[in-house]
Amino acid sequence: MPNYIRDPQAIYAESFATVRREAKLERFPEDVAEVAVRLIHACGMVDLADDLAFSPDAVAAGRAALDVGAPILCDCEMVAAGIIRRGLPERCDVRVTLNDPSVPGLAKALGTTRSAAAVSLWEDRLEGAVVAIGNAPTALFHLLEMIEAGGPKPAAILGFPVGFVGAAESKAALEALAPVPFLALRGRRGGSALASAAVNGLALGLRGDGTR
Ligand SMILES: C/C1=C2N=C(/C=C3N=C(/C(C)=C4\N[C@@](C)([C@@H]5N=C1[C@](C)(CCC(=O)O)[C@H]5CC(=O)O)[C@@](C)(CC(=O)O)[C@@H]4CCC(=O)O)[C@@](C)(CC(=O)O)[C@@H]\3CCC(=O)O)C(C)(C)[C@@H]/2CCC(=O)O
Repeated sequence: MPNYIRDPQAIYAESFATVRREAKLERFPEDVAEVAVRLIHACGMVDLADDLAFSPDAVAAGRAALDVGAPILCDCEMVAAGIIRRGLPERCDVRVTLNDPSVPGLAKALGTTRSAAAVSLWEDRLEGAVVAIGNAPTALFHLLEMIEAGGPKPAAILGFPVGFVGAAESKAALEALAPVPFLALRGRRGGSALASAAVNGLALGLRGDGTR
């Protein structure tokens, strides 16, 4: 067996240092660079930095929201599962409405996916929240529609839908409309692990897994 690193903090440190060495991070403000490092760390693709769209105040806005205990609204359970809870301020609630019993009926009535219908249930918690979308393009499209229609506005949107149908388009719409501070990965790439990593980047910066 090769000799391998066993200390978790040393693994994080080595990994983050490698990303810093290999990725092109110069165009980012330092706080956005921290989140970019965590995103690359989560997927192993240093060229992800080239496709990261952001508003300069996205990380500051997301962190300020978490500091006052804003809820984190996720499009699916996989995103919520990847969030390091011990890294969050105590009052931050991580919420997924996808499996609410009303969602299948609502999706049928609205003629859309369950993911998009689930976003309709965010209405009363959306103002000032942090939104993390890692799977469903239709969830991001529907969120933008709700905001455009004059609905409540989250503090920040972390846009990482993945795939071949609507992913690139939904993130392009987020970037074009920019109704609130946002981070988004242009193109087809994305995924739940990246959305979780973005939240962890807001909450922890580069403090590993939050254990002290
Ligand atoms: C069209 C959908 C896509 N799903 C993708 C990738 C993955 N999805 C997984 C799982 C387990 C779930 N996906 C659903 C959200 C489900 N996926 C869809 C929908 C049909 C529509 C979403 C959309 O287009 O906006 C969606 C169902 C819906 O009605 O909204 C999920 C709810 C399905 C289910 O439970 O039956 C479920 C969410 C589970 C959770 O709560 O966490 C995968 C794990 C599937 C797999 O690979 O086996 C995977 C995870 C990817 C990730 O990193 O998140 C795509 C690629 C996003 C695809 C949309 C685009 C495309 O090109 O087809």
